Amino acid sequence: MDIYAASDEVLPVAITIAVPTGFAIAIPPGYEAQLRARSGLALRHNIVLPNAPGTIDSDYRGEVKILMLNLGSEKYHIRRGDRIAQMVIAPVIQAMPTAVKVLPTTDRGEGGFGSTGRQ
Ligand SMILES: O=c1ccn([C@H]2C[C@H](O)[C@@H](COP(=O)(O)OP(=O)(O)OP(=O)(O)O)O2)c(=O)[nH]1
Repeated sequence: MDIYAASDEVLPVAITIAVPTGFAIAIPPGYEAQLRARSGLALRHNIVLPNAPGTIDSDYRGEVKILMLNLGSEKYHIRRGDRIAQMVIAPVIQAMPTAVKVLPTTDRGEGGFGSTGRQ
């Protein structure tokens, strides 16, 4: 769902600003809200959410704020009512890791960071 700015804000270059949204939310236990950037802001204005996806915990009762970072070369003006992010409600799996001495083997093994698909 779309998230809107609750006030006018200026995003200086290369500084993260917490932009107010004017709302709080009570998310049921076992779920969280994830805040994501808008592709249009990223593509046209180099505005990103540095912590994306921002997490709204189910026990959080404060105002939801959108952390926004201007990676462009000029300050960017947000107007009250602008769509600045999008929010998704997602289930949270409570995992309980078990310590082992050896992991099960796989074809990949310890390869990562671009190790697959090479000619
Ligand atoms: O983009 C964000 C990220 C977080 N929050 C709020 C809701 C969230 O539940 C709370 C804490 O966020 P997070 O767990 O990511 O922060 P932390 O740095 O781990 O701090 P804390 O110790 O408060 O959990 O701050 C926002 O409003 N916007």
